[in-house]
Amino acid sequence: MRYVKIFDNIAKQITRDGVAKLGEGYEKTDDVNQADAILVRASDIRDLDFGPNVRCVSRSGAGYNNIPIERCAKQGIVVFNTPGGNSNAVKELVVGMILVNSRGTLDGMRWVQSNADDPQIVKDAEKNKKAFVGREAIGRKVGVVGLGAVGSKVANALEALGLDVYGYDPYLSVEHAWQLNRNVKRVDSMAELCRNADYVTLHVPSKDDTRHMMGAEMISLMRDGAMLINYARADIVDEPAVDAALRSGKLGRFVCDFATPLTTKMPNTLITPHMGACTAEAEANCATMAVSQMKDYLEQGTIRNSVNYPDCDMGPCHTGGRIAALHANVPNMIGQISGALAQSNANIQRMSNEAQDGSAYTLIDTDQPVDAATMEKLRAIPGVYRIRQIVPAITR
Ligand SMILES: NC(=O)c1ccc[n+]([C@@H]2O[C@H](COP(=O)([O-])OP(=O)(O)OC[C@H]3O[C@@H](n4cnc5c(N)ncnc54)[C@H](O)[C@@H]3O)[C@@H](O)[C@H]2O)c1
Ligand SMILES: O=C(O)[C@H](O)COP(=O)(O)O
Repeated sequence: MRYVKIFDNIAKQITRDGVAKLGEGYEKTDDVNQADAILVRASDIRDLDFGPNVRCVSRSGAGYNNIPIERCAKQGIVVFNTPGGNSNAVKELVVGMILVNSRGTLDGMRWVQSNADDPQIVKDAEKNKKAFVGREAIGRKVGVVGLGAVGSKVANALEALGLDVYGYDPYLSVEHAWQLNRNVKRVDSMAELCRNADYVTLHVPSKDDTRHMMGAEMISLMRDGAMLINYARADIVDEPAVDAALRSGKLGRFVCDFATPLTTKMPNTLITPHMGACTAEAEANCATMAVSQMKDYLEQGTIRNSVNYPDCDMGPCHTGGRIAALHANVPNMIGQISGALAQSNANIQRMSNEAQDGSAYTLIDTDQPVDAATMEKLRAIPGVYRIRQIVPAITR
């Protein structure tokens, strides 16, 4: 039996409509020390003591700034996320927000609500509508920051609506480049993207080089009365700078998914409570991906969509043994691992080694199970964070 500690309402997804059920051989546990794996959504587990057994953490969602990925890497815990699983949900909300907020829609709706008891409402509505004149988005310049799963979809959708779309992403992946409409103009700097933009929408992860990337300097380049949209993470914007720009009229509207002590006090601001990914479809997609990645890792050693280890997939094991080693990305690890195996009873049949930044992963199929003494030798190699024998099937 394998045990899974589930944080957040991802639990609902796992039981609802049979979506992403954990399946046979798995049980939920409340005890992290008993858990082989953790499933998490928004809970902040940066300070969690992972205990001795946790082998992986699977985040149902895109952002992973609630998980200590570097500490996990060094403890031999693989962290997964579910890229793309909720990107359509965010795209639909962002595009909707841009269109709705370009018009006097919300003020108009508020007017109707506050005049609900007016017996002359039909006549007065016609008289008052001139106060809610908006603008059309077609032909206007929009800058999309980050052209990943969400940003590329937002850029394409806005292009299809007739906006003049610019994208900035110095680390654009080949996969997302293929998905981008060729009319989306790529620029090399944030300044170029922001200059004379009517809209800027943010779709980057929270990390050192993106934190506060949208501040006074970039806002000053945008067109007067422009709209800023943040459905990425709260700290991508410099909040005091956005507040000041809204108060001076430089920014006409701020739309964001993050209620903070300051955003809730900003004028001309529309805030949703971090609900970009809150659709039944996105929640099911992410839960399904999170569970299947977790199970493939526990059962076969396959790593797919990890954020702290490289991808590695040898499929199911067809030989007598499989071992998996998570280790530092330093010279001579393969030499030491294969050297220890050479002195053992087992013969290597197939092997894959992948490295990414400071972490590396070696998956080895052997003709027969590796004996316990050799496993201990492998475990003792400096730089090996964790090693396990997957085949024959481990009980935990
Ligand atoms: N509001 C929500 O509910 C919601 C939902 C999904 C994602 N998000 C947030 O949006 C972010 C993006 O999601 P995604 O699924 O598109 O992720 P993604 O990883 O597919 O895309 C992120 C993109 O940002 C780019 N990038 C990284 N650093 C950059 C920089 N300094 N400048 C410009 N581009 C940079 C990357 O190259 C990548 O293409 C997530 O990290 C998450 O924080 C929020
Ligand atoms: O990073 C994400 O995927 C989004 O911010 C959604 O987060 P959530 O799963 O906590 O709603």
